[in-house]
Amino acid sequence: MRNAHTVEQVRAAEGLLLDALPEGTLMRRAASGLAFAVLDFLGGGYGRRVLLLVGSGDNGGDALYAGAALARRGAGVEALLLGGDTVHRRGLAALLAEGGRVVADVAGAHLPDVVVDGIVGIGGQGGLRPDAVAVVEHLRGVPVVAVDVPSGVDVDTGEVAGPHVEAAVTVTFGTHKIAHLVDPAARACGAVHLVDIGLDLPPAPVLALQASDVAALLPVPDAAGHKYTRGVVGVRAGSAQYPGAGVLCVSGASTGLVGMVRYDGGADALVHACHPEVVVGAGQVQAWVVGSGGGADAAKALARSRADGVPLVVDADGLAAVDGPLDVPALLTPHAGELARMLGVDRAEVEAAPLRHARAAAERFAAVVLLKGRHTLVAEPGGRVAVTTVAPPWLATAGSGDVLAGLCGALLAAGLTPFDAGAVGSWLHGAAAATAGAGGPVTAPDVAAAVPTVCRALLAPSHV
Ligand SMILES: NC(=O)C1=CN([C@@H]2O[C@H](COP(=O)(O)OP(=O)(O)OC[C@H]3O[C@@H](n4cnc5c(N)ncnc54)[C@H](O)[C@@H]3O)[C@@H](O)[C@H]2O)[C@@H](O)CC1
Ligand SMILES: Nc1ncnc2c1ncn2[C@@H]1O[C@H](COP(=O)(O)OP(=O)(O)O)[C@@H](O)[C@H]1O
Ligand SMILES: [K+]
Repeated sequence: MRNAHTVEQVRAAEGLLLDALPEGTLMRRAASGLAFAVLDFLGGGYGRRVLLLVGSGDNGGDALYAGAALARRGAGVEALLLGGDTVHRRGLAALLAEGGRVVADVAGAHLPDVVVDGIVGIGGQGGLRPDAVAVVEHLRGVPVVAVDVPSGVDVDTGEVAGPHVEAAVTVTFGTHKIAHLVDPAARACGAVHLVDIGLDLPPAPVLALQASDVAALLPVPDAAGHKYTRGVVGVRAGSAQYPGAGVLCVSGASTGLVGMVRYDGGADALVHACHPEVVVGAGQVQAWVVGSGGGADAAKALARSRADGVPLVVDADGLAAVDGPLDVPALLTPHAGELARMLGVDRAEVEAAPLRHARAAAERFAAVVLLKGRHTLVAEPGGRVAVTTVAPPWLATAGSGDVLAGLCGALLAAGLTPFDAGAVGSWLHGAAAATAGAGGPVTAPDVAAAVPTVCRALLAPSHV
């Protein structure tokens, strides 16, 4: 599991350790991990030119101590102090003692091989200030290693108010922060490298499943089970107008993770032709998937499915009929445009603050909300959020959302909670796209077809 904690949680954990350890221990651990990451990024130290951007707090202190270590390895290290008269004094002394030097500005200077962004970390308030914006602008094109977080992003929300650092690598300490997982800030982090500094942390409010977590949650048939004990998922998706959505939703449901798929939508001839294993017609199910390509019939399909009292996945056209809490466990699967309509805001507002809006919708509709995107969010009432980070951008292709809805429905029918079904479903969906595309394009049917391959790899002994 990749855990992302809030600034408050990190500060509390750091506070306990700071009391127990000699002064400066944590910062030395952080700075040495940072220095190694920079050396790794540069492929060595000797002869490399490093520019430190140093703010007034401990984030700047980390940069200065790391700069000292890099200077000791033969790098030419310069520091631009952006915190006015305030700087981490001991860090600066350490840098100067190793032959590093302070520069007054960067205009006219040769561009360095790497910039180390120590402007602000978890203590940052508001966006980058104008002096820092000008420097960052001037250095655009030089790769940046960010200390803890790229300066200028909001650490606890993943929101980005204005200009900010765009890093190639972010080196963080103790635990991931929410900005490392949640867009748009996560896009500015580059590769995130975690340095252990020995923090003891409480449960995280935001997390990202890793392969072993998904493997542990996969529904595996009981040796003595039969198809009904594995679960039956029903699909009410697709219509005369959008028959393909019904086929694709069924293809996600019919990846072998449940014992049976029923189809009760408006595209039964095509669904049956494409999926002869599917039973056509209403009947008993453990979960319904409603709405993908459902057109005008989606509202009726939602009402019928709710009446069955089983857990639901509600997608696409079905979402338009959700106007308040549903009386059954539910997983709602909007993209940003659909969530914006549900909440009565603009799409751009959702895209700028996906975490805030997914959490707000989870409270308002008393359901788990899976907000699709580059980093898909799965938010449950109460605030816990899973982020799926494995999907390649090729997955943004028509119909792949229909496959996801069917896949999540199968996991619900197999007995997973709506939260786990959303987190596991979107992980499998992203991994299937990566597997099927192997670095190249995919279509929605390719994604569904690759789900069993992904499951097989997860269940292989090396993963257990
Ligand atoms: N507390 C600890 O034990 C550890 C902290 N570490 C480092 O310390 C950082 C946190 O240090 P601080 O609490 O000093 O906070 P920061 O260094 O992140 O920032 C706070 C300082 O920046 C100024 N500031 C706030 N917003 C600003 C903005 N928008 N533009 C410019 N300046 C701004 C503040 O006036 C304050 O002086 C972490 O991100 C991490 O890099 C690490 O050394 C690991 C251990
Ligand atoms: N940039 C991206 N990187 C990775 N995955 C993406 C990206 N953009 C969208 N996706 C994924 O592609 C899928 C698109 O679903 P959706 O918008 O519902 O499409 P459709 O309605 O055509 O089925 C979602 O699973 C979403 O998370
Ligand atoms: K930083």
